[in-house]
Amino acid sequence: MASISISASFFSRPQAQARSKTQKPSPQKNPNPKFKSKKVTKFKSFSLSPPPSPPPSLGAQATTYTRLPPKEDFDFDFEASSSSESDEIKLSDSDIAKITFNDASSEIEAEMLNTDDDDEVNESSGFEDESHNGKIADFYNGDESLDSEEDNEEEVYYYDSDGKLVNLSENDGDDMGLEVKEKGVPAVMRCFDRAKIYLKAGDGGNGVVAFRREKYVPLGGPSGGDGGRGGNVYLEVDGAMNSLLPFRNCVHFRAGRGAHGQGRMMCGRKGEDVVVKVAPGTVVREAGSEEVLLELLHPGQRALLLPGGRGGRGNASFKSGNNKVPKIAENGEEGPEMWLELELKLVADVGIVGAPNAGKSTLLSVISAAQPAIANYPFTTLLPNLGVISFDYDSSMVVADLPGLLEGAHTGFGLGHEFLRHTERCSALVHVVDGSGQQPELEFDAVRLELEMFSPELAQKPYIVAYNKMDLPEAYENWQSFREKLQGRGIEIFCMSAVKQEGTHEVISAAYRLLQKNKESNEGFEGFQYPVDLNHVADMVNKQRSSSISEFEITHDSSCNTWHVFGAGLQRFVQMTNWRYLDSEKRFQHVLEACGVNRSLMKLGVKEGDTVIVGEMEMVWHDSAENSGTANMKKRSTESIKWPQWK
Ligand SMILES: Nc1nc2c(ncn2[C@@H]2O[C@H](COP(=O)(O)OP(=O)(O)OP(=O)(O)O)[C@@H](O)[C@H]2O)c(=O)[nH]1
Ligand SMILES: [Mg+2]
Repeated sequence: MASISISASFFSRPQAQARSKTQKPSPQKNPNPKFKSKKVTKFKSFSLSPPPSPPPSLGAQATTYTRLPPKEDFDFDFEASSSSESDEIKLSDSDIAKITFNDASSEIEAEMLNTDDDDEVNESSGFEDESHNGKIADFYNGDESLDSEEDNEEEVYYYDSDGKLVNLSENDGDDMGLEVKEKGVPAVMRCFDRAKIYLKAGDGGNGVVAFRREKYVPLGGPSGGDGGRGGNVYLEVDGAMNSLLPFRNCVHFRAGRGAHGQGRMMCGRKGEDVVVKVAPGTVVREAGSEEVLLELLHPGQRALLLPGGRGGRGNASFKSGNNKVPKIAENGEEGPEMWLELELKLVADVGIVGAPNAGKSTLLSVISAAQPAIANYPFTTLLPNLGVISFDYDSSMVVADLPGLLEGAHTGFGLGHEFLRHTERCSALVHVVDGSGQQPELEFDAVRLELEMFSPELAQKPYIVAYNKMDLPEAYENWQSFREKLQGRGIEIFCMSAVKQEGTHEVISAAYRLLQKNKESNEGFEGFQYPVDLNHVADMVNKQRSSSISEFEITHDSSCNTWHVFGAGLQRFVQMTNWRYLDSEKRFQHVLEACGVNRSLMKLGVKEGDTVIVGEMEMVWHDSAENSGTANMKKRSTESIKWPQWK
């Protein structure tokens, strides 16, 4: 049995290598899509070989980009790995896996050693791993259930016939050996701003048939109570939420059903309501539809989405002058259900965009009370941060710090669409450029290009450029030429040092002016008005419920002599009819006669023995009352009874 141990290097490009050495090892920053969250946790907890010593000197502390980081940086270089003579491939400085192959039996065993001593790894790698205490470490260690199913899959690697390292768990037998599928960033780096949820309002409780039996009360009469109403489903804006992350684990929401009625005229209890909390700025659509149902912007807003089903009536409700002993009760009405697609769009006036590590979060932190994570590595910001800037008591604006842009973001690579959407709502943009980069102009153009390719509308938003890191000599030197070039293109440009808080006020004042100008020019413009009435979905459901039973359509299937009667009102009527009671059938016949179904069927040529389907009820047509079988579509001896109105 041959067994080899391997380790692999995440970064194959020189730029990436440099970055990996100068920066803290952070599992969530691991850009290799192969190593998903759970695995990384395992990898990092053991070490088979000592980590490489840090590089002698890499100059400036900050890692800067002269252009957008190419997506290859975030791919595993399998060619390089496989061509290596060595049995060992480094996973990263501190993340090493030992994989054992059993050649003889073709069994592949991936041995993920797990030492509990994280500190030992961190010490040996020569880094202080603060990220363990941070937000992202929580994603990894604190709540593993956050990972999607696919993320929880065991990752197994093997060498294919060409000597390439292939992730077995990503290949289902057939395409084994094909190139490993490109994926975006690991699950932890995705924004949780889209969710699909299922909602169901509670069914109504059933009514009951009961009669009052009491000493000294002869002929007490019907006393069956009505069923309780089903619980409603509400959507409510929770100001404390800033993502749709909770919906990752909880997708189904069902309101309680109403309790059944009881004797002594006791009505059933109402079903429990369900309030689904969403983040401010959530746009609600019905699944599969483009039409916006609701836009929930402000904390505290509450929309009644699905009203609970009506409780069925008990026999006390059917008492009338000519039917004093009704032996009939209704079923509770079924609560409506719906799949919804939620999309979170931040409600920000100004968006801060730019390449990773440009200083966007630093800018937000110095101009507002927001405290976004700031660190000297790309993709510190994974979820957009919001900050409120107050100029004086009556003027303020909301600024969003957005995650850094990657090359290919417009095609959805990296965080791509996940966050570019957030900029759609902004009225103006502040484009932060890292002045200490080698070619700030190229970086600027690349980010603009990504924005344009993602959405031309977005690119047309008014923007200003903030040339950052002026405290660094290289930025200071490049400033003049950069300014001239951009001014030559008619772009408004400012320089600042976000860290030293110099020039930031000018930047933000200019953004505010831009915002005001934009607002003025948009005054009078009436764009799409989202429905103000937040309960309009519930109103729609109620309207459908109250549709008349006389509105129906009849289709005929001659191959099997079947007639289908379609109509929302009739369908609801059938669903609420409790067929256990004989009177229910009589009432049903009466309703079919009264609403004209029988007449229409006869007109269309229904014949003895034909099948008639109304809602979920299937019946056989009999031409005369004498021939009546299980169901007769014609009136029988029920003329004398006056049924209470259907509602
Ligand atoms: N010298 C200097 N460093 C700065 C300045 N502004 C930001 N930095 C540093 O640049 C690094 C990145 O800053 P962030 O604010 O996290 O950058 P970001 O654009 O939000 O990065 P991502 O969220 O990863 O896209 C940090 O180490 C900051 O301290 C500045 O004006 N001067
Ligand atoms: Mg940031």
